[in-house]
Amino acid sequence: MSRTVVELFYDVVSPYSWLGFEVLCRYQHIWNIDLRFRPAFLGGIMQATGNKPPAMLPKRAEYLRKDIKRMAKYYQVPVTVPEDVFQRILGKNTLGAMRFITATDMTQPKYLETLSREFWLRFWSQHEDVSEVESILAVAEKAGLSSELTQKVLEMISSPAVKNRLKETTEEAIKYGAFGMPAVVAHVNGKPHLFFGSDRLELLASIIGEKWLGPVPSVPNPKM
Ligand SMILES: N[C@@H](CCC(=O)N[C@@H](CS)C(=O)NCC(=O)O)C(=O)O
Repeated sequence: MSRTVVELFYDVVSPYSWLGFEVLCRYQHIWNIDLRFRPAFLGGIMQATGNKPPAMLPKRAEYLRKDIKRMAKYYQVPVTVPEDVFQRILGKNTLGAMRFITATDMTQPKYLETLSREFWLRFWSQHEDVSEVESILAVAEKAGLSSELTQKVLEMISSPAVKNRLKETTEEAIKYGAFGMPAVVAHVNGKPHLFFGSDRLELLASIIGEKWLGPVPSVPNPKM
């Protein structure tokens, strides 16, 4: 049976995208899916759809802090939430990081998974900057990119090819109906199905005819 294509549109500014990313990374070895990472720009999606970061509503910000903390524990992803988290995020821009990830995808896609995870670890676990060049270099090194590759990718990030690719991916997510992230698109019988949120993967499983084994599935033992 051919594998179901599942696209994950994400931005490393989004903690919920990290949760969804890790769960799908686990399931890509269990479900009959072809998981495709689609680095995109959340700021562009917000702007195009007229949406706003949910934490701009103070009561929701208060809730989100607790929600992310509980989800991190339940999903076993080391997202941690500092007190000033949303002021910090609202003033930060991940465009450079997302261009770096995009350029890596265009050059050496095998690093995409590790590189994205390292950006999230730095931003959402260690609460360190990801917008300065030195920060991006530190992340690239952690992800195992050679200094030659890092240099090459850095030189690419201001090129029209990379800017356009990130823009096109963002537009594609919007075309599927995305208004936030993570945006997960499953292609079933030639039809795209959009899911919003790391908390909709159980529903995704049901639509693609796979079994949901919770956010931390153990790989089934083939001998049993
Ligand atoms: N319930 C969702 C929440 C996802 C979420 O709030 N994502 C943020 C970015 S981190 C977003 O894009 N929100 C847009 C919105 O809520 O309209 C989940 O568990 O993943």
